[in-house]
Amino acid sequence: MRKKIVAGNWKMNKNLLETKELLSDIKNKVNTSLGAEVIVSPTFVNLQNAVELLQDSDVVVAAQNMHQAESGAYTGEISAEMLRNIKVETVILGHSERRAYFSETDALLAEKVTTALKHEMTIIFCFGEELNDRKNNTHFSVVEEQLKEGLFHINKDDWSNVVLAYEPVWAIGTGETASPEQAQEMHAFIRETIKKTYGQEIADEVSILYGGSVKPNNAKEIFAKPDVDGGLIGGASLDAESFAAIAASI
Ligand SMILES: O=C[C@H](O)COP(=O)(O)O
Repeated sequence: MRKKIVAGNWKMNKNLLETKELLSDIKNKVNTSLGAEVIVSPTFVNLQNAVELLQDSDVVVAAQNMHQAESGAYTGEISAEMLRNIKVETVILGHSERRAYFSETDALLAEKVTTALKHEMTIIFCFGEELNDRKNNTHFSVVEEQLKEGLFHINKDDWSNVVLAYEPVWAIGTGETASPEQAQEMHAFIRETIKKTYGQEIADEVSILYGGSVKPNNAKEIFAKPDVDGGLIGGASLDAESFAAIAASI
């Protein structure tokens, strides 16, 4: 079901004490009754603490990644079953930092998507073009390929467990945001691409988040666009007041 979502991707930030402090601040400051689902995504080692600290709140806890295999000799990795076991039922897949620094390909992401769905997890599937793609005017085809290769093997029914996050790489952590018009243009294209393969209803029902330097001073304008259903927030999600202000902009 299409819904408004504000998700914080904490990346490799916040130790245990800082995680507890930030979660407590978020519980106090972020209003979860304003119409947006609120998601936080601390590091793996702090997920269980986050689940426990947030058990009496509506804030959802997500993992930032998972391995595609069920279990086995994959030193340093975390499985879907392990996440489910600690009551983490949402996972971010395909973030551009995973693609760039950990060589995650569309084919690998397709496997992760399959495994996550098998474990009935909700996926926040990230994708987006690089600056050169936009300069060369290939951003639409790049985004289309990422979507099709990583995600379009799923069934119609699976879409109820998928949230999309369009994150132009050139806007991540740079302070440079896609204009609301650029975000809307791409989100509409994404919906149209989904419609061509899966039909109007699924295209209309999927939530599409925008990510890339969303801050309290620009969130409202971006979220006001009809095909933007919220945001995946990096830097600004590490401060409860900023995150609360962004959540209130929905
Ligand atoms: O996952 C979040 C995105 O990478 C956006 O990060 P940012 O808000 O720091 O630009």
